[in-house]
Amino acid sequence: MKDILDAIQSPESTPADFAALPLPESYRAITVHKDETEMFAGLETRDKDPRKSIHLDEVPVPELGPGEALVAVMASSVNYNSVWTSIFEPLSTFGFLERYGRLSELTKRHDLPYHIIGSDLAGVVLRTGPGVNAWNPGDEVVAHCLSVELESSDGHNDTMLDPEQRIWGFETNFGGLAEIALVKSNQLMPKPKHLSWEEAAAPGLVNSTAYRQLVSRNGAGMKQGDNVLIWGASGGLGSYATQFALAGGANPICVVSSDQKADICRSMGAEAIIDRNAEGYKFWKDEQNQDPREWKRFGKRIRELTGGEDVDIVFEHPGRETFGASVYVTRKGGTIVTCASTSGYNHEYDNRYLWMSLKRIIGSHFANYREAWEANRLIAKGKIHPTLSKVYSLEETGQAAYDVHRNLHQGKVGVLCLAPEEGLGVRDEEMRAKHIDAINRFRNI
Ligand SMILES: C/C=C/C(=O)SCCNC(=O)CCNC(=O)[C@H](O)C(C)(C)COP(=O)(O)OP(=O)(O)OC[C@H]1O[C@@H](n2cnc3c(N)ncnc32)[C@H](O)[C@@H]1OP(=O)(O)O
Ligand SMILES: NC(=O)C1=CN([C@@H]2O[C@H](COP(=O)(O)OP(=O)(O)OC[C@H]3O[C@@H](n4cnc5c(N)ncnc54)[C@H](OP(=O)(O)O)[C@@H]3O)[C@@H](O)[C@H]2O)C=CC1
Repeated sequence: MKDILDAIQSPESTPADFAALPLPESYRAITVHKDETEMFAGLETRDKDPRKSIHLDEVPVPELGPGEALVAVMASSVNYNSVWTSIFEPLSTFGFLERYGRLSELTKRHDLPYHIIGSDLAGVVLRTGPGVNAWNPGDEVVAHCLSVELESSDGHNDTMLDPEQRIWGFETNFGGLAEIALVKSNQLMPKPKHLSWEEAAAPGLVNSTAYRQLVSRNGAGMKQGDNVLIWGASGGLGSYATQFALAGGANPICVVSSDQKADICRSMGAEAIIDRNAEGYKFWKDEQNQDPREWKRFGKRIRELTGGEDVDIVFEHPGRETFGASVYVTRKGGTIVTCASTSGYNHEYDNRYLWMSLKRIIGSHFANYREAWEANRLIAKGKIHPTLSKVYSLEETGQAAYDVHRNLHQGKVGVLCLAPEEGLGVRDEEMRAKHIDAINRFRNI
């Protein structure tokens, strides 16, 4: 592994040098264990502690198949899907690996008693499998997390519709929270040159998801002037949704839960901000019943902030706790676009407000290669910036996932894998200097 790191850090290394590097037999990886899937049985979701289920193991390097690449991972980031894996909710991800393993001889590799998690990476290609022409050893890359087989016609308009569509490092093995990762070569994208490894690894999953959900025609298709209600506006998804809204000439109405988070949204350029904690919204009277008066109070607050207008788009992901309010406050003909249900997946809303006001609910999930590419291109051009706050070592990944699970973090949390320290990997200092304040906006808060 030392030779690999030396090659990555030497400006003299050539593609041939990388191709000639021997692969190690094993590497360090963040895992959860199949024989521990019941360890949190009977506990409340919030009491399930990722620090107990997440391990750092030495694992063998997987065999490289056609269309695939092995990547030396310099840095990764924590996504909420790794939190779900680590608390074995809503399902154990070993079920996904078993199902994938049944597909073919090659996919059997994924069905193991350990799951290497992580759905983001920035690093360097070490080896490519047969049939890979677009990428070579030595290429500095980021990887998006869409894994597709594309053997069915269903996925050929929009790869997210492939029946064998999976999220790498969640529904497949050999993820990014590790020193080496196995990806399909059509997950690879150029690493933005003005960013360090950990900055480049931070946006991937959430930036691509927010792009499809809010901007793409496959999502809400946001346009100039739209009022966009963004839940968790300084969180993983929300910090990119807020930037897309501002960069696209829309008006974000940012919902957050503290003064500090409100300040972060202001520093991104948002003006309309609702502190859900300070304003004390209680959309649920009890476990079963919502309080429409609270929906109305929330809607009035939005109208105060917009000069009397309702929202064209709601960027939804909290789910059960907020969905009734989200449907209510959307304007006639508006769109609620949802990609998650953090607080519960059985949503309830008053359907009269949907059909009588001709609103639409759109389901959105990650992004196809093109959407992920467009989202990454905006990062590479300095139009959208990483929202990296804190960076942990690989050993500390359990703590990093705990922070995200307990909503103690801001924006994105990074993890150094092979990178020995923060700040390495920048190839375009001039461009970096232009955007340095925006790049550092979320750091150490
Ligand atoms: C990028 C980051 C993203 C995120 O962070 S997202 C957040 C994290 N993700 C999640 O929380 C999602 C976790 N996944 C799940 O909870 C489950 O994954 C799903 C609920 C999405 C699906 O569950 P399943 O058990 O895989 O699907 P089924 O459809 O309930 O059961 C499969 C069996 O049901 C059959 N079936 C499907 N549709 C129908 C139908 N319309 N009528 C009759 N049968 C149906 C299938 O064929 C199959 O059958 P057979 O088991 O025999 O293969
Ligand atoms: N389908 C897909 O492709 C994707 C789905 N996801 C899913 O989206 C969800 C959010 O992910 P991500 O943004 O990375 O997570 P983060 O935890 O980084 O951000 C979510 C933010 O939502 C807000 N929030 C959390 N719970 C509630 C609640 N009950 N009511 C209102 N606001 C709440 C919090 O902000 P505050 O406290 O400031 O209000 C929090 O910071 C997860 O469930 C994740 O699995 C994520 C990426 C892709």
